[in-house]
Amino acid sequence: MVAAVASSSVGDSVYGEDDNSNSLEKRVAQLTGKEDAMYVVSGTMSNQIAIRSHLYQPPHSVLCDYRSHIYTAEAAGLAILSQSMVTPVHPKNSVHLTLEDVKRSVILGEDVHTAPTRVISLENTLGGTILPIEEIKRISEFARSHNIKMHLDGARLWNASAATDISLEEYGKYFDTISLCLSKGMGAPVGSILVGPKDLIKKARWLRKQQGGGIRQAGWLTTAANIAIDEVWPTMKATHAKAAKLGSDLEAIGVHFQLPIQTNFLFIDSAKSGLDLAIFSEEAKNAGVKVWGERLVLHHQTSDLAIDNLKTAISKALKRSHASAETSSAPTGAYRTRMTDN
Ligand SMILES: Cc1ncc(COP(=O)(O)O)c(C=O)c1O
Ligand SMILES: C[C@H](O)[C@H](N)C(=O)O
Repeated sequence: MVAAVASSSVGDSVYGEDDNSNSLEKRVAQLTGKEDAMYVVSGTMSNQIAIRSHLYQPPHSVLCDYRSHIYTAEAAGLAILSQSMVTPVHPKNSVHLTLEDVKRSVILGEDVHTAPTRVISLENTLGGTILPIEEIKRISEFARSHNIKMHLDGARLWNASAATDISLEEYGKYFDTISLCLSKGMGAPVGSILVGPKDLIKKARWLRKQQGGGIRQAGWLTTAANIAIDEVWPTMKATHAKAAKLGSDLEAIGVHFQLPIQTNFLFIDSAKSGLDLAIFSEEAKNAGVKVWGERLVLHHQTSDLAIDNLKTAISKALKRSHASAETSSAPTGAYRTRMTDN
């Protein structure tokens, strides 16, 4: 990736003159079956511009899962940039939203007391769990029958596709816009890509420039992103298998999890496991493993040694936690490190 960057195109991508950037955008638009695409420096910018591009005159609202990144970790962007209310929905099954959850909370009609739902924003994967395509289809059909736009925060949609063998194009059928991260588990140093209809992406480019997101020589970044799609995406199945194996090994020593392990995330249930997170964090540090509260994330460069060190750290932490009186509460962190209410 680094070597390839050295021979990147150096056109001005604000004026659409950078070959590498244009080819990345064209490629991801084709992969998702959308008319156009726009490279942006972050998933937050991608989500916020997507939703702002869908919205016009307030009062309006966005319906999403209460754990969604757009609601919990984008610094109130929906309220500030889109003047939008949010309807955060708690899935009854504690894992993923269903059409019944949506119908329970969606705001329809023109009652002057309300902020009608104009966008339903889903997240796949969310906390590493996969949103079932059947549910996506049901929610999308409902949304479209009520002229509500569908956005997908697909920061980790690459993982969902790798785990289900469902193509990005198939997922794309049910959304008006999708934001996909090229950083994170895809391993590119920077960036995300927003896909959608031509006219919406044209508006999105305008908002990107307005927010100072226009990038001059973006070729270096988009070359790395293209390589991430070529070389890292195909490794995700192996990473998921490592996460599943780690999960069963940890269950064997008494660790419980908040959510099913379906891709590269493991969310420990520290209370149920009797794991003191302060002790765990200390043991993980001693073992040279980076963890964040109850959340464990694997990627294509997570070595077997790192996994062994993590298991040693958890085993030691469990023993010390069970021996000590109090267990500390889970750290709150910027993003929900607890994915369930209980
Ligand atoms: C689901 C999800 N969406 C969006 C984002 C935002 O991406 P970025 O950090 O690049 O702004 C993140 C985290 O980074 C995320 O986990
Ligand atoms: C929370 C932070 O923004 C990042 N999305 C993460 O999942 O770590």
